[in-house]
Amino acid sequence: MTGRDAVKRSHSPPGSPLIGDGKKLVFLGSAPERPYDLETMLRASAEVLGKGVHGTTYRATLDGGEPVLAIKRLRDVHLPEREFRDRVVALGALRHDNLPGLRAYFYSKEEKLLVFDFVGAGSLSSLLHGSGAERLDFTTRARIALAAARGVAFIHGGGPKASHGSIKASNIVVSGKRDSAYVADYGLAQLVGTAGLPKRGTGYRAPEVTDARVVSQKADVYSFGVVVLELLTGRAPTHALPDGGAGGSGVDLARWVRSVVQEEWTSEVFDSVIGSEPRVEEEMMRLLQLGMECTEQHPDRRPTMAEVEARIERIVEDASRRADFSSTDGSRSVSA
Ligand SMILES: Nc1ncnc2c1ncn2[C@@H]1O[C@H](COP(=O)(O)OP(=O)(O)OP(=O)(O)O)[C@@H](O)[C@H]1O
Repeated sequence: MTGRDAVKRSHSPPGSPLIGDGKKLVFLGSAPERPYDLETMLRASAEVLGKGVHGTTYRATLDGGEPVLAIKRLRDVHLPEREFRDRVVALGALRHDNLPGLRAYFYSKEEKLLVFDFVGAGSLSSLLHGSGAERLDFTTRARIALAAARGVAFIHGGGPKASHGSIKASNIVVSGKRDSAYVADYGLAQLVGTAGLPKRGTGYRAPEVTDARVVSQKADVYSFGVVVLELLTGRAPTHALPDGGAGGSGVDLARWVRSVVQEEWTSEVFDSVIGSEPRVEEEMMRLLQLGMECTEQHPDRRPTMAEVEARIERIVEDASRRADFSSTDGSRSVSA
C-alpha cells in the first residue's frame, strides 16, 4: 500500500466491548435497508489508520470485501445520546464530492462510533512526507489543493459560523488516482470534549487562535494556506508529524516562505520535484502568491474560501492546458 499512514494490522474487531450491549448501529440518510449490522461490522478485518486527537480511526473491510469503511472510535464524548444524535444527523446530511460520506453511528455508554465511507489512498501528509512518499507533479498538487478547497468552501457555505477547525495535511485524504481529495474530520470538535486537544498549536494554527476550540472561517483559510505552502515546498510545518517532522521539527512555513521570497530567492522555495518543471512556472507562482495571502497574519487580509477555490480552479485550468500543449508539442511533458 503506497503512501498510507503507518498502519498496524489487526483482525480483532474495532469495538468488541460493544457486543451484548443491545444497542444498534443507526444509519443516516434514506438507505432502504440496513446494509450491514453491528455484529457484521465488528467481525470485519480492521487496521488502525491513525490515532488522532478525537480518537482512533480504523479501516474495516466487511466479509466479501465490500463496503470498506472508515470507523472512527471517539473518545471523550460527554454529550447525552439525543444531542449526540442530532449533531451527527446534521453532519450526515452534508453530502459533497470532497467530504467522506458519514453513513452511520453507534452510541452506547462505553462506545461512540462514527462510520464513514473509506475513501482515497492515504493522507496528503503521508504522500508528501511518509515512508512511501510520492513524486507528485505540480498539476497533481494543484488538483489536490483544488479538491480540498472545494470541500472546505462547501463547509463554509453552511453559514458564517460554519468552519472545519482542523485543516491539515493529515486530514486531507487523496484519491486513488491522485486527481482529487477529501476533507476528513469535519464536525468532530462539536462531538468530543477538550481532553485530547494538544496543548501547543501546530504550524497550521492561525496566529490569532489561542484556544483550539474557538474556530473561524478565516482561521481555516490560514490553515488551508499552510497546506498550499506544504504542497509547494514539500516541507512539513512545525509539529505536524508524529516524529516532529522529517529531519527536524518542521518549519514555520508562512514565515520561512516569506523570508525566502523577500530575499528574492523565490525559486528556492519550491520542492525540488516540481521546481524545474517546464511551462508551469507562472501557475506555481500564482499558487505561491495565494498560499501567502491565505497565511497573512491579519485575518481580514485573507481571502474567503470561495475566492481561494475560484483562483485555484483557474490555476489548474491554465496548468493543465500548458501540460496538454507540452505533450502535443512534442516537448518534455510534466509527469513526475
Ligand atoms: N473516511 C476516510 N477514509 C480514508 N481514510 C481516512 C478517512 N478518515 C480519516 N482517514 C485517515 O485516517 C487517518 C487517521 O485519522 P485521525 O483523524 O484519527 O488522525 P489524524 O488525522 O492523524 O489526527 P487528528 O485527529 O489530530 O486530526 C487520517 O490521517 C486519514 O488519512
